[in-house]
Amino acid sequence: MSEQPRKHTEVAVGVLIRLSDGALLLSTRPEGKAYAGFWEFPGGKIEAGETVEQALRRELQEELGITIDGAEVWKVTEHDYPHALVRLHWCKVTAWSGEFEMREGQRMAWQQLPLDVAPVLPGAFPVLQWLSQERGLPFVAPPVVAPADAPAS
Ligand SMILES: Nc1nc2c([nH]c(=O)n2[C@@H]2O[C@H](COP(=O)(O)OP(=O)(O)OP(=O)(O)O)[C@@H](O)[C@H]2O)c(=O)[nH]1
Repeated sequence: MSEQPRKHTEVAVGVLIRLSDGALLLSTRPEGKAYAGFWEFPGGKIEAGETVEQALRRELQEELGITIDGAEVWKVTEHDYPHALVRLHWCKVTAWSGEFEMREGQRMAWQQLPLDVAPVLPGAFPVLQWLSQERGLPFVAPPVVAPADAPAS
């Protein structure tokens, strides 16, 4: 019998850009999730009936305690992980309100390119490449790390 095609998990992801210096916000994946401890752009799964913008606003409120003003999809990418086939809807976000609060025990870091945090979720590599291109910087691919090799925090 042939295998059923895998269903995509739709994900809204925010590339938060600090206007004063262009820094990008990365945060770590909380314990208990696949790739715990890996650095990622904040976001999460889109729930039934939500737009990308609604999902991103909800996720960033839940995870970071901030409220974004708006979000438009900039790029859409896919990544096939052992745990899920994800479709990532990337939004650049430059305006938000509220104070950052790591509500899931994550760490956060404002980063310039190339990043100096590691390991990074492989699903984020294409976006790091586009962001580097936009800034006229050479793309330095982060090292590929298996989840089991990741630090615990
Ligand atoms: N937020 C985020 N997710 C990413 C990035 N790159 C990437 O491949 N993903 C993948 O997108 C999926 C996001 O799902 P998630 O588990 O973080 O979402 P969630 O917070 O809604 O999870 P939950 O419903 O299990 O609590 C994961 O499979 C993750 O590996 C990224 O840069 N940011």
